[in-house]
Amino acid sequence: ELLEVREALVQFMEKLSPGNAERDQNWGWNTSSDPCNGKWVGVSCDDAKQQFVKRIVLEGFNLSGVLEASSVCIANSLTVLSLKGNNIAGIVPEDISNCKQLTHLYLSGNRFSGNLPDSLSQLSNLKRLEIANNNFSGELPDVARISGLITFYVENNKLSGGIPDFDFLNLKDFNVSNNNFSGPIPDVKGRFSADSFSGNPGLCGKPLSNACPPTPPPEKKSKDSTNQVLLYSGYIIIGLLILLFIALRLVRKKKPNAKKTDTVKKGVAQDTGTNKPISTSSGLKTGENRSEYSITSAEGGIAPSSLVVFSSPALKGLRFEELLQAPAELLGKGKHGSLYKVMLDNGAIMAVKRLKDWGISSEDFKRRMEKIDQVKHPNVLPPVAYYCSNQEKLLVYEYQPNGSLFKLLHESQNGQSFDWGSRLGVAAAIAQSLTFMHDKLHEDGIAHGNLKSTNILFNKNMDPCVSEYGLMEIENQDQSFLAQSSSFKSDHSSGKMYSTFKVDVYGFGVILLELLTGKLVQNSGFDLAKWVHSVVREEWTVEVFDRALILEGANEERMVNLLQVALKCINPSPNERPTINQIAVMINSIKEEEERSMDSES
Ligand SMILES: Nc1ncnc2c1ncn2[C@@H]1O[C@H](COP(=O)(O)OP(=O)(O)OP(=O)(O)O)[C@@H](O)[C@H]1O
Repeated sequence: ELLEVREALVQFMEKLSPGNAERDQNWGWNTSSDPCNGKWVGVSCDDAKQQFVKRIVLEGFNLSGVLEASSVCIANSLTVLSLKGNNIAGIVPEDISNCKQLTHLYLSGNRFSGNLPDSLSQLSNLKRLEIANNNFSGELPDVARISGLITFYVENNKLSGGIPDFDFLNLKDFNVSNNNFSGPIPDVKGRFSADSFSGNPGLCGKPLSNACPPTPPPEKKSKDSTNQVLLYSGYIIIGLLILLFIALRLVRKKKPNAKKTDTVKKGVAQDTGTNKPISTSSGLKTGENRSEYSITSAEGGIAPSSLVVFSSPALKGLRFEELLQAPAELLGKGKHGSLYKVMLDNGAIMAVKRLKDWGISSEDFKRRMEKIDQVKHPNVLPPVAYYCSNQEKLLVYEYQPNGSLFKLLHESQNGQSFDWGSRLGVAAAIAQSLTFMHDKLHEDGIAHGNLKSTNILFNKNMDPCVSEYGLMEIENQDQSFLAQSSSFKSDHSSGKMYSTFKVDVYGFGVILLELLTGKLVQNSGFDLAKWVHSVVREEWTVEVFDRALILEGANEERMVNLLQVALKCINPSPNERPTINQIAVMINSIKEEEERSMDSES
């Protein structure tokens, strides 16, 4: 390190532990030696060149001075500062924000007091903040804006004010108990229990047992009259809404009839129907729609024409118009279109994807669908029907009631357990099914194209199924991770096809990261792949894993092995990524090892 840094660190230590003779003799902190020579107690440096101070860990050293942030932050590569279990008093100075690279700040178990500095929220790389068991008071700075935060331990202080609306889905450890916090607790998404909040008399709402008062208490003097004003204005608003609703219905009823007859003609004229037409437009009811919430009414005018039904007993004899008019519920509006849950007359429930902006010709689309229909794997959800005209492309799948992998990982209530063995099983099953699909559809160049955890659905046996296979040609999808690769663009014929499959490999790698970390992929500027890279580079590898997996005692070596596979998949250069086949082999061997160790244990 530079002399300037050495001097600053020595100064920091002098303030932390003033006039300590033992320190001067034995701790090695002096300007005449380099902090990276291994002799400075508690200091470690970058692994590559041993040039820059990365970590200062002085836990339980009975340090009784103060924290001089302005000097320690001169070591501007510092990522870890741990001063746990000492006797340090005074405040945490605003200058702490100069430690820009800080990922871990551990100050628990000292005598710190005063307000937390506002500048704390500028430590945007912070992952773990532990300042429990001190005398901190005042309100929290805007720490909720630190998007990569995993740990927030501030229990046993005198902090007050409200609890900020953290990104609770990404936090793994959270404790604000035994402070003076007050007001309603934000939605913790079922991630944390009452223990994390207890001992704050002013807090209310879930997960604590005391509910918050229903409305903010009105001013005392005019309590009754304000209540009445509120009540009457409520009646007036409801009345107005009802009137508006009736007016809208009247207007709507008139429109569809005129529009329908118009589109029927167009549809018949345009659709030459090389495939088996299920019905012609003659069956169309020109009367009222059966449901106000059909696909048609949800998004307006689709030209009725032929619907191609693959082998599905549930859909036998279904006409396109019936599909359009059945009660439908909008499940999601993705980048590539909208998805509806549709309840048919015969009781079957379908998921209908209405594709958006896909510049593929009708012939190509049909050919593609026929090809996909010919390849069947138990872990790939087959389309059961499709509709295609020049204006519209619809795909019909059976509705899967058990939710997606995304839901299971990020939205499951009360920590529904998803253990390591099951995660490994899901990873292996998906890799296996993709290997099969890639192999069978390689010649046609049809990859999945949009692989992500919302497209992995659990069927009624809770087996994972890849859905929406082949719905996206690569050109049409988000190219952010393709852009990095020049080879993708330059090599146009076979190279393009090759890369198309490598895009699935990338998507699969991100799914592996989600399984391992339990974190969201993209979350207000937070990028999972980038984050994992940064943590792994810092050799804090264990920190990336989902805490539920660590608590469960999942085998660390095998988790690291799976992480290595994931990192291979998300290599920025498509050519460096393994094929899905190679990945399936790697995952299977991890899974077999896991099973062997389970067997020997039992
Ligand atoms: N066949 C199905 N059965 C049940 N749920 C489904 C089915 N297909 C998709 N879903 C769920 O419906 C929601 C919306 O799906 P949609 O495909 O519109 O979203 P997306 O995958 O995030 O977006 P996109 O595929 O357009 O990028 C997702 O949560 C998805 O998991």
